[in-house]
Amino acid sequence: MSFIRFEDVTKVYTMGEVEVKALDGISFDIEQGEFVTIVGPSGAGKTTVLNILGGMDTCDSGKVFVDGAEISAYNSKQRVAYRRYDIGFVFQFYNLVPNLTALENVELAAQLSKNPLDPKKVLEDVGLSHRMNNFPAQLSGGEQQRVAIARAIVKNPKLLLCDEPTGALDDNTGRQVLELLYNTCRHRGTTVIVVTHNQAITPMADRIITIRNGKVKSSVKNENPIPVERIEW
Ligand SMILES: Nc1ncnc2c1ncn2[C@@H]1O[C@H](COP(=O)(O)OP(=O)(O)OP(=O)(O)O)[C@@H](O)[C@H]1O
Repeated sequence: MSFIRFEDVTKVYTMGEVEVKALDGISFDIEQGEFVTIVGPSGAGKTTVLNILGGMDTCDSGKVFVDGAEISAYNSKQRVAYRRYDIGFVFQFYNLVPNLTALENVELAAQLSKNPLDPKKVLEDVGLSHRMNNFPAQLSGGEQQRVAIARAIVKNPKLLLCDEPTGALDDNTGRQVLELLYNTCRHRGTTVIVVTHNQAITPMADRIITIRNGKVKSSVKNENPIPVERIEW
């Protein structure tokens, strides 16, 4: 069995009388340690896939397996533990706690983890040793995103889930953030999944999953990923 498996997963959102089929029978496999991009147009279902994978949402039918466990069979208490201990999240708009310093933001995540890394060391690893005592508002967008990545990495998660992590950043800063995510994957062996509508990012991935209208259009293994510095968008 693959490290991650989606088996014919469906999800319908109901808003009043209107039903939106966000996922219409999604199946794919991801191997441990892969750097994966999930791409597709707006509304395709990318965030829904990520939310189900991260235990933030549940599916209506189908099965989801992560590291040998069927997470789609978890009750809400199990999902909370899974989310807390096994998953690191990185969002488009960082979601840092504004009245805590960079270091305190990372320490807070470490305190909630079972097997955390050293917060200072992780902030050094993301190139922020000189910014540890700054508050989020005193940091650039790229720096805030690096704090957010440090906060996700410090948990030592099985899976790093990133929703449009470069969406709010300029090209160069975006490239640095992608490089950091890529190095986390390669050096720590963490499975990293990046959701994006930006096709340009896909050549750096080991696997490219394309979603359209709630269905998997293709899932392709890329044998020759291109280094981040050669990516242009
Ligand atoms: N909480 C919700 N309630 C109702 N409909 C929702 C909800 N979340 C998502 N949807 C709908 O489900 C579909 C898939 O949404 P999703 O956010 O997964 O797409 P996406 O591919 O991530 O899009 P984007 O790139 O714009 O973020 C869309 O039609 C969206 O409007």
